[in-house]
Formats: sequence, C-alpha cells, structure tokens
Amino acid sequence: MNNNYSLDILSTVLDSAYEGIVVINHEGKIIHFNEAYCRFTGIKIEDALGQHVTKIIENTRLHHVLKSGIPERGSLQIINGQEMVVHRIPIRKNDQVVAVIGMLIFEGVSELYKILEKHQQKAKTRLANTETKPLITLEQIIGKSEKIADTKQLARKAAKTLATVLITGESGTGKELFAQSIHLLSPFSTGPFVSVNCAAIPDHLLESELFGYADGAFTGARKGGKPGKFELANEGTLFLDEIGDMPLAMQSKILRVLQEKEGTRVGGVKPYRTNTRIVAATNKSLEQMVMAGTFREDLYYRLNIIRLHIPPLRERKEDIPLLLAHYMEEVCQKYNISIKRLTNTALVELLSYEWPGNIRELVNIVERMISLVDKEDISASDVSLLFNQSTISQSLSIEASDLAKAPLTIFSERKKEMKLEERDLIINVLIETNGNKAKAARKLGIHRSTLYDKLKLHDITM
Ligand SMILES: Nc1ncnc2c1ncn2[C@@H]1O[C@H](COP(=O)(O)OP(=O)(O)OP(=O)(O)O)[C@@H](O)[C@H]1O
Repeated sequence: MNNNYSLDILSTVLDSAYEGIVVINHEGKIIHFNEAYCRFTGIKIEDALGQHVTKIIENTRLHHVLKSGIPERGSLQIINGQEMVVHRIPIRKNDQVVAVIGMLIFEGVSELYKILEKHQQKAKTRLANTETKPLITLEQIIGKSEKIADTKQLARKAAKTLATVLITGESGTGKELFAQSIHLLSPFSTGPFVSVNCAAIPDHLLESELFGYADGAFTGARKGGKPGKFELANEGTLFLDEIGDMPLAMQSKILRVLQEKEGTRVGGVKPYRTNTRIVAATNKSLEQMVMAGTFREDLYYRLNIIRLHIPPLRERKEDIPLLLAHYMEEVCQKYNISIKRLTNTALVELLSYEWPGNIRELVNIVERMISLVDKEDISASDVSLLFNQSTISQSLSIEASDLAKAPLTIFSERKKEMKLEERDLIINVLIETNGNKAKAARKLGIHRSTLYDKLKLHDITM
C-alpha cells in the first residue's frame, strides 16, 4: 500500500468517526481536525489546521500530554460551556512523542448519563421480567382460527405505533397476553411492561398506586416516597387491566395524564414527565357505561384509538384442540407424569361445551382432568363427570357428591370449615410469597382480582 493511499484511508476513517478527533504534531500544531469536531465547535477545518492547539481548543491539555507522554483517558474538559469527556493519547516513534490524538468521546457528559440511565433501566427491566414470568410473544398465543389470525394481524399493526390500544373481550380470552405481545413488538419493547389491575386495587389506594406518593404524603408513607405505575412504566407500556372498574374520580386524573403526559405524586408538588404507551383492557361494554354515565366519554375516546377485540372461545372452536393439546402437555410435564390422551368422543364433548370462562376455564379443566383422572385415556364420561361436578368455578368449592348427600346443617358446617381452610391456605401462601399478591394468586391458581375479593371476604390485610 503506498503512503498517500493509506493517508487517504486514515482521513476517511477519522472524518466518518462519530467522536470529535484532533491530532497535533510534535510542535503542538493541529494536523488533523475531523468533521465531528468542526460541527461541535463551529470552527472551520481551514482555520484550525496549522494553528497551535491552545489557540483553537479551549481548556486543552494536548500540549501537556505532548511533553509528559502520559495518556489521559476519560478526563472532563469544558468546551463551549459544556462538560465533555475526552481522551488524550500520545503517539511515540523511537521513544519520542511525535504527536497526540485528542478524542471527544460523547457529545457531552449529560449524554453519557443518559446512556448510563438507559442501561440501568434495561437492566432493571430484565430483572423485573426475570423475577416474574417472561412476557408472552404473539407467536406464543395459541390459535389458528381465522378470527384469532385476524386479531393477531391487527395486534401486530397496532404494536408498531405508539397509539393507545383498547382490548375488549370476555374474561379469560387472553387480553393480558395480547397486551404483553403488543409491548414486545412496540418501539418501547426494551422498556418495562407494567400491569395494573384497576379492579383489584381498593379505590383509596388507586391514586397512589398509579401516580406514586411524595415523601411524608401520609402517616406511614415510605421515606423518600414511592413511584407510581406511570413513572415505573416510563418509556415502556402501562397495561390498565379492567379499566371499566376505574372509579369516575380517577378516570379524570388518568385523562389528564394521557393528555398532558405529566403526572404528580400524591402529596407532591413537582409534576414528572411520563412517556408511556397505554394499553387498556376491559370485559365490560364501555359504550354502555358511557351511556349510563359511569365511564367518561372523553376518556373512552382517548383510549379507543385502536380497538382490538378478542373473540370468545365458543366463536373459534377450531382453536380448542390446539389449546387442549398444549395445556395437556404442559400440565403433564409440570406434574412429571406421562402424557395423557383424550379419546375422540371426549374431544367432541369438550368441543360442544360453550366455555363461558374461555381459555382460563379450559386451562383449569385440563388441570382437573390430569389430576383427577387416573387412566391414560380420558373418556367422554370422565369429561362430563368433571363438568357435572361444577368444578369449573375457580373458588374452592364443595364437591357435588357432598352436596347431594349432606343434610343442610352438615352442609353449612362444612361450608364454615372450608371457609377457614381457604383462609389458612391463603395466609400460608401469602407468607410463602412474602406478601406478593401476584405471586400468591399464581400459586393458588386464581386470578389476582379473585384473590383480592377473597382477602376482603376473609378480612385478611397483608
Ligand atoms: N391464545 C392463548 N393461548 C394460550 N394461552 C392462552 C391464550 N389465551 C389465554 N390463554 C391463557 O388463559 C388464561 C387467561 O388469559 P388472560 O389473563 O390473558 O385473559 P384476560 O382476557 O386478560 O382475562 P381477564 O379479563 O379475566 O383479566 C391465562 O392462563 C393465559 O395464559
């Protein structure tokens, strides 16, 4: 390679670098000053070249490095009134310092902090997501029916924008799964996914849960205050589940945050910015609620920008065999038993069922089939027995056989006992999970809102 050619390559590399680069010779005169440096300082190349570096770059130390020969990495230097991160590297030939390279690494320290913050945020998200279950992708949502394929296609399109999505559908149809997969396909996918079940949080706590509270906001408040879900979901997705259960007073506050992208902690004065993608879900008819005056019309329009309706399972029965196969395998693996099969007539029985509780109910039925039927082949009569026992309910219920045999007094005694058993069970699981209600609900195999209802019923405060 001839000398001129390699010098051309070197100049191109230096000029295309994102960092500002300046090179001085053994006299301290500038022999290279790249475009990034020009852009940042506003000094033209021709004005810089050949000049002593101290005349061109303020607060420079390149001439000192020329003398000392000691590199200075990651130093701070004020240029154009900004604190900049710089490296100063001496170049030696035959033990003599013949030149020094100066590099302006970032456009400013504030940018460095921003990058650091971003990394910390990502690490936090990773941690948060590994502590709980990993989020579900669109591909993991089971279903090949035309209805679910159309829904997935719309979800994919919606995800690419940052528009608010309102997911509607009956309970147990998979609204939360769709919300998670929208987040994973969205421009905010590297940010956090924060889920709030509006029905599960008592009204008086909802505001501080959503907006956080300031230091000393109320007696017993955590020192330093606590961030709310809007703050936690910054640069991520906030999933407002069961939005139809949001009290009217809180609806106005949510509307304000959506409009102004600013929130204020309870007891706080300084508002914070929140750049969050909102996905809301409900199994209620918000249109009817608007007409009845129980849901704000302006909030409804604000949320209903992209509407994603998840069809109930009875309208996409083609998906039932796939879902059954998936969950039968999963449950058998969980209990470490060999895979059980459904006979054809059992499948017909399951297909003819209306599934009012949708996929959540299907998952529960599979759990019960696997744990209660000892045989390898599950028959139609096993299935109808399970349905007849009205075991579909998520709560701990009295067995149908008990119900038929028992005189009324025994029945109410048993009911009391079972209530106590249920209370003990919930308390034990809450102790095991250190009071983490989401984990406790998962362990108990019930929905979080059901757990909150039960906490209220049994008067458990934890
Ligand atoms: N298409 C699907 N493929 C696999 N599992 C599914 C699917 N849809 C739902 N599920 C499962 O069904 C259960 C209920 O799903 P999810 O919580 O998303 O429903 P939901 O509509 O948000 O219910 P709710 O309105 O009661 O909050 C979960 O266990 C979920 O994993």
